[in-house]
Amino acid sequence: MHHFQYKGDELFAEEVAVKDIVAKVGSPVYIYSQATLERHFKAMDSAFAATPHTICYSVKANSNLAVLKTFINLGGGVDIVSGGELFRALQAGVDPKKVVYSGVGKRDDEIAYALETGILMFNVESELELDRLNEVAGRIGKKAGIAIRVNPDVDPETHPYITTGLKKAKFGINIERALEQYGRAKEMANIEILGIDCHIGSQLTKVSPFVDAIKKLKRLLTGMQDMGIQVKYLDLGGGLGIQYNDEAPPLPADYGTSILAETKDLGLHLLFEPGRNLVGNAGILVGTCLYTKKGEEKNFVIVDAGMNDLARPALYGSFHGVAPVRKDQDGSIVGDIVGPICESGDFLVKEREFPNFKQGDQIAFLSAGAYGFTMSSNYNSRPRVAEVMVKGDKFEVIREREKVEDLVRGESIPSFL
Ligand SMILES: Cc1ncc(COP(=O)(O)O)c(C=O)c1O
Ligand SMILES: N[C@@H](CCCC[NH3+])C(=O)O
Repeated sequence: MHHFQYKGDELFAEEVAVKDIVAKVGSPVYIYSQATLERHFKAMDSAFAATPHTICYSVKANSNLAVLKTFINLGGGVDIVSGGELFRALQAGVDPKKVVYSGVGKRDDEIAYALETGILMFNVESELELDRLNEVAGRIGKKAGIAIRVNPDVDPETHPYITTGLKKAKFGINIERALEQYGRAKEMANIEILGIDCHIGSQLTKVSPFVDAIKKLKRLLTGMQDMGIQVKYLDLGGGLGIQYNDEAPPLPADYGTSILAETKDLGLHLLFEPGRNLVGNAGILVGTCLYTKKGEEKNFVIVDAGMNDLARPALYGSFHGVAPVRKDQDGSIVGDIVGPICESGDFLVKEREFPNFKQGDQIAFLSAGAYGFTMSSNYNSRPRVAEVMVKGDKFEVIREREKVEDLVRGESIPSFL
């Protein structure tokens, strides 16, 4: 929790009482702590202080401009997966030379936009993508800097939906095929080979899969050197996990030590693409209890936040801690905390013990800073909620709550109806 702590019975975000934010901005609301964002970035950055490196924050985890700006101010770059994310990062003032572009489905227009912008490199995920890059770059008279995203076939031992570095995954190019693709890239007129990249999965709670992947990449590097291909960058992706419940992921410093031990003699500039590790525990989602209900077999607490606001429990069965904004409940109950959405999968908490919440109680769902707002939707025609940044004793709305009118913006009823 750290910057989300109780003072007496009241939950605070840094120096601001959470209830004061809700009173001003409404419920539900995402609340982020600037101090936590900065602490997490600095922990990751200093873990690699001994070697040239850039922390390219993975925008998908939380793409609010204020979050991006926080990391950019600390010297960070970004990892993007779409033209939209590039636009956001540029709005926030990123140095294009600190942008890496991952993703299996880059479109021509997105490639052209990134080339015009002058990003550092594309992490190439397939043979055909390499051809597209060469072609689009030639058409607009630019050179595309690339790394091949290598799939090292390492099991990150995490949730199957967020495992990316196994042979069966759609991501990257299998390590046995990588040399062949580097060979093709070397012959392409509009491609400049800059690096090697891999990202094996998300929410890793051990260092060993990262180390196993690096060992495989080092063998590939040797093969590339034999072909006369030198690179400058080694992009090791993101994936370092956080504590949601009882996980004990390595600290950034330990992750750094293990990685530096493997990479220190390579003479390469390291790139990292952390997402969750920087923002996950820097944010909470606060909702309000609308109703309590005793089902036939279960207790339900029905809140005004649902799977459209925080999709992770519904999508992955993932755990988010629960904390009353004011601790004045009598005892605890076992049950589900559910949202208003018309889906049985719409739960934020499933079969757990939590305080005996009553109507009107505000409830914080913890560790919601990563893949929270960014995965939210308008399902059930629910406007997306506001986001707030806290810094010391100040807070500001960094994204306004959508209005119902926003929900139909751009829609029209055709004249033939
Ligand atoms: C290519 C790439 N880089 C970085 C990340 C960020 O991952 P994480 O939030 O686990 O650090 C992801 C998501 O897993 C990704 O797909
Ligand atoms: N959305 C996932 C992480 C996806 C990682 C994306 N590469 C989560 O909420 O845990």
